[in-house]
Amino acid sequence: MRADVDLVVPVKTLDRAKSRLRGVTADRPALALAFALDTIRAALPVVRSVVAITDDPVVVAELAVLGVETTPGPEGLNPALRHGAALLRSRDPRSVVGALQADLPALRPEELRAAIAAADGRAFCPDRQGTGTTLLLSEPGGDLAPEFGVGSAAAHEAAGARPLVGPWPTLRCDVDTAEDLDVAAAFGLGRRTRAALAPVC
Ligand SMILES: Nc1nc2c(ncn2[C@@H]2O[C@H](COP(=O)(O)OP(=O)(O)OP(=O)(O)O)[C@@H](O)[C@H]2O)c(=O)[nH]1
Ligand SMILES: C=C(OP(=O)(O)O)C(=O)O
Repeated sequence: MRADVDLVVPVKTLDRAKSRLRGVTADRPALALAFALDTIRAALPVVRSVVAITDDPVVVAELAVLGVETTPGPEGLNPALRHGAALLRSRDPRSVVGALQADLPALRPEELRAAIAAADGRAFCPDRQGTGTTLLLSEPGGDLAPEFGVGSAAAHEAAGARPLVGPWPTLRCDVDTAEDLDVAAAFGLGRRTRAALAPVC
């Protein structure tokens, strides 16, 4: 894929985020924040720009330290993504606009780079179970048209996006459950996630 890639990353308000990880840690909002920071840090060297859609002031402040743009968005994942995609499209009519989930704490930049390079037009990366979506890419100049949610892999494929399946397991490893976290840990978690999980001494 040759066009510049600009990414929208949705980050839910931390005290409501990652509800399925209740019990994994005493500070779930801190873990959700760490996931987002590790995901975005891995994406930054790969793409031209990242804009995070979030209403959370802690996320805004932490991303400002990394030099990452944030903007508030409407309630709900797909509305937030459409809002961010419209912003990016207004800046460049020919770019590839992508949506990257913010819960990929083992993501390696080289794997994201390889998946993006393999895309030829509208494409998506299924999660490791094959049912969800971790990355959605528009065709150059095209609409993002996100259909995230239960069964999003099938929805994106039915809407004409091609599945990106290749040697990028960390891109497929979104973390929704304690079991997902174990799988991500085996790949190697990002620094902020390791710190969030470490017991305080
Ligand atoms: N900006 C924004 N992001 C969202 C919203 N809902 C989900 N997200 C983000 O979308 C991505 C995928 O969401 P999920 O994997 O369902 O994460 P979650 O909603 O925090 O987790 P659960 O509470 O367990 O469903 C994550 O990056 C979330 O932060 C929303 O309403 N607004
Ligand atoms: C919203 C999605 O993710 P999750 O299953 O992680 O909530 C999705 O895969 O479309």
